Amino acid sequence: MASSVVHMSEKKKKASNPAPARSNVAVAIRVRPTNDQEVKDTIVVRTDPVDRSVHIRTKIFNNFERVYGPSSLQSDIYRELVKKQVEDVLRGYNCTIFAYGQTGTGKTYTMEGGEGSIEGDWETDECTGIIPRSAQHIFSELSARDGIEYIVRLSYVEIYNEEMIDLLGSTAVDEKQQHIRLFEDPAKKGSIVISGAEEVPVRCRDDVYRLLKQGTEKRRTAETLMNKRSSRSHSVLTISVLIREQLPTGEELVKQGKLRLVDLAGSENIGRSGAEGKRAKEAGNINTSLLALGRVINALTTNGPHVPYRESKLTRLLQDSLGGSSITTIIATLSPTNSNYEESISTLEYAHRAMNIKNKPEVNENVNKKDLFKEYAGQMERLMRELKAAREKNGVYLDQEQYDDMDKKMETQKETIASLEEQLENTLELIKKHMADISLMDQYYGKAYCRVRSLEERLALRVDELEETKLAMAKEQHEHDLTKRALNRSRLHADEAFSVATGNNEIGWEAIQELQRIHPRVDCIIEFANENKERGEELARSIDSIVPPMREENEKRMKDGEESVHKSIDAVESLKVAVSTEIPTTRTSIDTATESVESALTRLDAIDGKCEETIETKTKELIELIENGKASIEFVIHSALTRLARKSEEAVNKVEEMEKKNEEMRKEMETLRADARGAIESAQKKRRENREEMEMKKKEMMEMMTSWMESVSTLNEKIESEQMEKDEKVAETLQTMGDVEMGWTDQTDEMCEELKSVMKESNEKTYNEISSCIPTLVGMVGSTEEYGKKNGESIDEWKKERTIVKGEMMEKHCASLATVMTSINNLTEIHSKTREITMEELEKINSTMMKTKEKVNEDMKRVEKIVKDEIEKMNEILPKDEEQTIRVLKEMKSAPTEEELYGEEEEEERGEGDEENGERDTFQKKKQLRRSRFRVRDSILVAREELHSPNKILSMRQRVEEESEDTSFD
Ligand SMILES: Nc1ncnc2c1ncn2[C@@H]1O[C@H](COP(=O)(O)OP(=O)(O)OP(=O)(O)O)[C@@H](O)[C@H]1O
Repeated sequence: MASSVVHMSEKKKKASNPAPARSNVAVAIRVRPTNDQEVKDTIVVRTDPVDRSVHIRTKIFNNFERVYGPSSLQSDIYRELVKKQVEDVLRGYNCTIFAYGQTGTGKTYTMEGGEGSIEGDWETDECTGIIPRSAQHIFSELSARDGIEYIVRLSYVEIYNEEMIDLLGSTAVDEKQQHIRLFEDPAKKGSIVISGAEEVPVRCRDDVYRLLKQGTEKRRTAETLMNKRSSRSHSVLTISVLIREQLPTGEELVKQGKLRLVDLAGSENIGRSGAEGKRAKEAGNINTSLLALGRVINALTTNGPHVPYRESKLTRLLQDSLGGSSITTIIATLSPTNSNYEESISTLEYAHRAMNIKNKPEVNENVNKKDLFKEYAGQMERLMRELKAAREKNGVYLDQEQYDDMDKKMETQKETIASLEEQLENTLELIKKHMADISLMDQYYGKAYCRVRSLEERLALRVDELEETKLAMAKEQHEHDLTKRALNRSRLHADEAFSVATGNNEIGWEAIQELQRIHPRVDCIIEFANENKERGEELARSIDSIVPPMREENEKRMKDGEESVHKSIDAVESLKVAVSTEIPTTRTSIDTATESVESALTRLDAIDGKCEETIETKTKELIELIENGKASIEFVIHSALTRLARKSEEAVNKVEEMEKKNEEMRKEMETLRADARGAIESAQKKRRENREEMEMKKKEMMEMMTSWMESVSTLNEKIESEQMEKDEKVAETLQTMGDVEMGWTDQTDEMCEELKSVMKESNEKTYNEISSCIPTLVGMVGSTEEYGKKNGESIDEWKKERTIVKGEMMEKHCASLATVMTSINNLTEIHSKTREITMEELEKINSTMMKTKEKVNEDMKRVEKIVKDEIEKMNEILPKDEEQTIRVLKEMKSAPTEEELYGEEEEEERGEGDEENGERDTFQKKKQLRRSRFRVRDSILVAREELHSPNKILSMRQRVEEESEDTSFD
């Protein structure tokens, strides 16, 4: 195998090839297996290789070129996705394969392979990735072909923080010096050339591996939370293959293909990847370029008017691969787990959109010697024509087409310059306006800031005051609670004293009621005695009414029957005798009974009268005393309670007043706070908006400036390259003319020189036009700086003002602090005064209570004494009465019983006609009399017993004493 550098020009010819067919970008999905961190996570991604779809939770993405699950093999991916493209490269196509996906999903694994794997065989080794495999594949293919000459070159660059760095450049050289540029291949529109990166010729796969290793070591990686060795840059490895082969016709065919293998940095969520500081900036840049890539894909798939390739280095580099003449394959990598769901969805959406990008693959033209000579001859002919025309017209000949072209170009350039100038003016105007706005807003902001500061300070003051007032309130509340408790206690004592007095009253009432209960019994006794008396009188009257008719009847009988009279005279006489003896006895006994009853009654009356009198007077006295005591206690309690209620009301009122004040203060504070918050928020919002607007304007400006600069540099480049081309052409023509016709005249040289100078002139003119724009640009930059300076000055002024306002605020703050202190002192004074008054009142109440207690004690003693005296008096009276009563009762008892009095007579008289009824009546009356006697005796005994029991009064006194002891204050 022999490889040699091809020394021929690589000009290409389009006209000979048919229009290329459009083909979509091929998109494949690869899901990696779960890693150690995801063991417990749920698998949510499922692949269906037959259906070429990916199922993620409930969503389905389909129609992908290929779909690979976690168990997919590196060799399968290479065979199905890359092999054909490598073959296309060898046919002269440009092919791009890039891996896109969330960080840690296997992009590097897919592109480069597992660690230490690149040595294996590309068809069988399982770990080897796409890059080493394709290198090996290319060399094995090339070495297998006969009759060809080829050269393989390798370039390896990385895009890190929007800078391009050559990974194959010498490490001794400073990285900054290695920065390389991208520009469009003037020979092939849309094709981007990397300038400044080393293109190292490689002879075998081992060379590739060595360089790959060297580049990979240089590439920036870092540990993130999601990948221990995360790529922090996009890497682009370009393998260019140039093949020269001899056709059977004897013609020489030159083919040039490029394989671009791109390993993108991971699309990542900065928060989740744990990126901080430098890493966050890296992540920001990575995401910026990926976003730009997204925008390019969007514009390509929605037929947008402008495809923003220039937004980032990555998109500029991939310009030819996305929507250009390359054959492109995207491998989107995914994690299978639930925790990466959002990122997986985003990757799938990205991939799905990218599927619709249409490319126009173009083979880099095969060039043979014949065509080349034809081209040269054409060119020579044209130059000769130009020369001839120049000689004839004494000037430079340009054919109409060229002239029109140049004119058009000039026009467009002029237009571009005019529009750029206009844009610049507009931008300057805008900047001025914005600077004015900014300064105005700064003023507002300064004021708002001052106000916010003052409000904040006032708020802080109010908060302090509130805290202090709260403390004072708490103390007051505590005092108030203590007073309230003391008042409640005294109220309780007063209530107890009142209830004791009420109890005493009740006891007095009970005694009165007891006495009143005795009264009816005594009345009963009197009634019975009266009844007895009446019955005795009735008996006497009935005897009087019975005896005369009997006498009359006897006399009548004596008169009517002398015989029977005489017979009965003895009996009558004896009866008369008997009757006359019996009647007086009965009468005496009745009289005696009546007398004794009467005397008992009189005595009872006397006792009763006395009792009643004494009870009445004593009860009256007692009631009076109790009433007096009760009234005085009630009065004292009432007055104490009223005073206490008044004081507590006053205290409550004061507390309420303070609470009201506090509430008002609190409300004021709330409003102030809300005002302050609102002001702060609006100020912050304004500030944010200003800043954002500023940023946007700045960005816009910068972008405009950059695009302006870029267009200027492109213009420059274009003009330069055109000039170069023309120079080259002129030189070549001269050379060819020298070769062909040997000895051209000096005139021709002069003409050539003239041509050169004309071209130079036009070039200079264009240069001048461009450089005339530069002062405006410099002025713009200067004015921006000036505005910046002014802004700085106004900020300084504002700072000074802020310091002054701050001083004023401090003074105000001190003044309000002093006011608060005075109000606190006043409050403390009021509080101590209230406390003194309350204490005085309490002392007064205490002494009144003591006096009341003493008075109650005295009253109780007096009552007790009176009751005792009464008991003694009663005791004195009662034994006598009792004796008399017992005697009367004994007399009553000793009075003849029913049987004693009427037992015999009953037998005799019951059978005797008219007398029978009268005797029965007498018997009944006697019975009633006896019963009433017993009742009188019982009630007298009960009354005596009750009058003899002083325990109730004693217990009453004891209770009063005990309760009055409790009423004393602590
Ligand atoms: N298909 C796979 N089979 C086995 N292991 C894999 C597979 N894909 C990825 N891995 C492993 O997962 C880890 C992360 O992969 P890799 O570094 O390729 O991710 P990445 O997408 O390049 O991440 P970053 O964007 O952060 O550079 C590596 O240890 C790699 O070996």
